Amino acid sequence: MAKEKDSKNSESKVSPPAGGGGGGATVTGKAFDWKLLKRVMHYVTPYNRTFVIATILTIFLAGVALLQPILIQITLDKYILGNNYNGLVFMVGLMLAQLVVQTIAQYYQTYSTNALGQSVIRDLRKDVFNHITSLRLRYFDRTPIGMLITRTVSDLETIADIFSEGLISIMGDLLLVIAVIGYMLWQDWKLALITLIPMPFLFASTYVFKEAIKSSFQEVRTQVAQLNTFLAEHISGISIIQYFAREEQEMRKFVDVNKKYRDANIRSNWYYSIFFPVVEILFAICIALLVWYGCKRILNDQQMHTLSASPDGITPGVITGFIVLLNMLFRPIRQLADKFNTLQMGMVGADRIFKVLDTDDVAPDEGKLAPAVLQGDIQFNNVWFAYNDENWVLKDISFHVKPGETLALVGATGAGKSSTINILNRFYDIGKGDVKVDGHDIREYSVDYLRSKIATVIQDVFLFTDTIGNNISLNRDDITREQIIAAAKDVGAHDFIERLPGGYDYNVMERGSTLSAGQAQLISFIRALVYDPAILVLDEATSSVDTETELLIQNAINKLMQGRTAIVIAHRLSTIQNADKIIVLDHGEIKEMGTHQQLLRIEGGYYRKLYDLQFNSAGIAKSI
Ligand SMILES: Nc1ncnc2c1ncn2[C@@H]1O[C@H](COP(=O)(O)OP(=O)(O)OP(=O)(O)O)[C@@H](O)[C@H]1O
Repeated sequence: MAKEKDSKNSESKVSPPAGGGGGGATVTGKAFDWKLLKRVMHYVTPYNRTFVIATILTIFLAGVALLQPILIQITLDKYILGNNYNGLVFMVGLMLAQLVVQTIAQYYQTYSTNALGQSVIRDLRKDVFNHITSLRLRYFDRTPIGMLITRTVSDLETIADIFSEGLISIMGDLLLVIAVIGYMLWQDWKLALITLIPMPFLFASTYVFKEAIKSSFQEVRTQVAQLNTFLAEHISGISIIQYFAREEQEMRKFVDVNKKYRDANIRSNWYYSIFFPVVEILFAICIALLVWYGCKRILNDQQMHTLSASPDGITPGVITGFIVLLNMLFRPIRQLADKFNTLQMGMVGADRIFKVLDTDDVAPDEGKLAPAVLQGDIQFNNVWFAYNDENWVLKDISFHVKPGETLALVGATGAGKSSTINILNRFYDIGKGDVKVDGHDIREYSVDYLRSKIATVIQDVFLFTDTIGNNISLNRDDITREQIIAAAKDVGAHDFIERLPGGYDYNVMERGSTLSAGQAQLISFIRALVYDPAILVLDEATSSVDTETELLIQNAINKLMQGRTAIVIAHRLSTIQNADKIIVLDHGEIKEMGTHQQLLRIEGGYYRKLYDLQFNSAGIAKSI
């Protein structure tokens, strides 16, 4: 019975870690990295009570389990062989009580270890998310999003397993193994030693199995990651596959990825299909040794004494008790390999999570300046900027935009236009020179303050899966629905929003896929307007929209710029013509600066060429 239950348990463990979500945890490294464990345990502190209860229950369970063979042995020797019916009924009652207590304790132990693991990873996940959102953009330039999602979901799950299936469980299993062996030796050390002759082989094969399954788990996780990545990419890019009728070719690739995943799983299960029979054989040998030696001793005893006259000798009850004890011994040992791997994977997961938490790529925010009013005077003085080392992307840039003025940045792709606006926001810090707002270096301002005064509207509008209202206010409580409606009316988007089912409560689907590009643009303008910034940074969209929307967008931009300092990466002729100053950037350098008319007059100049290249007579921007 115990064995049956055991093999079921093991079966559930056979299945290698599924899911994984890309870049699963590798199972290299030490199972016991005390420093790491100490750090994980720090997160247990708020749940010390649960941890203590789970530990006590685990020790208690090992003790209660040991009662079973003792009770069986007494029942057999004293009451069955002693022909005592009342005593037998009493013992059966005791055994039932033991089972009930064990079941209840098991329930609470499983519940508390799982609750503990989940609580720990909830707190860790909160810290990881909080930390990720404070990291600088340059961290995300180098880190794939899928990797960060894996960290916050599947790597964290492996940490929960440290508690539910690893640490406490291993402790319980080891305790049980020690208690069982100890009890067997205490009962009859000779019988115990002979019965346990195969144990070294069991430990050795468990070790070999643990090592083999470790690498196969790793392979399975790698293949899960490949499968997830393939699926995620192909589902997001489904339109490209269909536009170009690549379904069949992609299917062939999928068959290959799918096959690799299947093969990896079969390989890992293959180890189990070898290991389990080996354990069964060793178990059978133990039983055989027990029966052979035990019965031999009983027969010898019988020749010398009667059974009752040899109370210290081996009895049928001892042999039956030993069979139950052997079962109790083999069950945890069989699972130990899995549990060590679970623990090891949890440790690797923890290591990866702490590496993210230890990333100190956060924008330094020593500035305290936060004046009530910001005029919006912007000065770049001999600014040099590089994303990496000294590969200068901006070279010696100087300009001055007075409050309320509009600066248009133009230039070919890669000229450094976006980089210019990114350093104003302090998404990246400059290498040389200084950037001043209202006469103060931008580093003197608190980052939050600075960003709250600069509204940035980028080309690639990002909308969250939320209502239109929340997408505009970004859940800022102090922005009322009235303000949102007023801003929407200002930019001329109120009517179209009202026409949506639910109006401002219309739920935008993933990344705004249910809205047109023009509508999404208008929403991002309202977002900027309700934040009432002193400075507007705008990367004009190059995507073409219908004439009516174009007009709406143009009016919205004019409205946004009113009374504000604006830096615009300009693609629209109207924006450029009305700008107070135009800067032509080329390979990170200012080539020309002036008004539209001034720059047009430079014969053979960059602006003149760009103008001729980019704009047709209708004055609508063409993408570069
Ligand atoms: N995050 C980044 N990490 C490293 N290099 C970058 C990064 N972003 C841009 N660059 C490089 O900096 C240079 C300037 O890029 P930037 O995006 O500022 O140009 P741009 O004028 O805005 O171009 P576009 O009109 O295509 O948006 C380019 O050579 C680009 O490859």
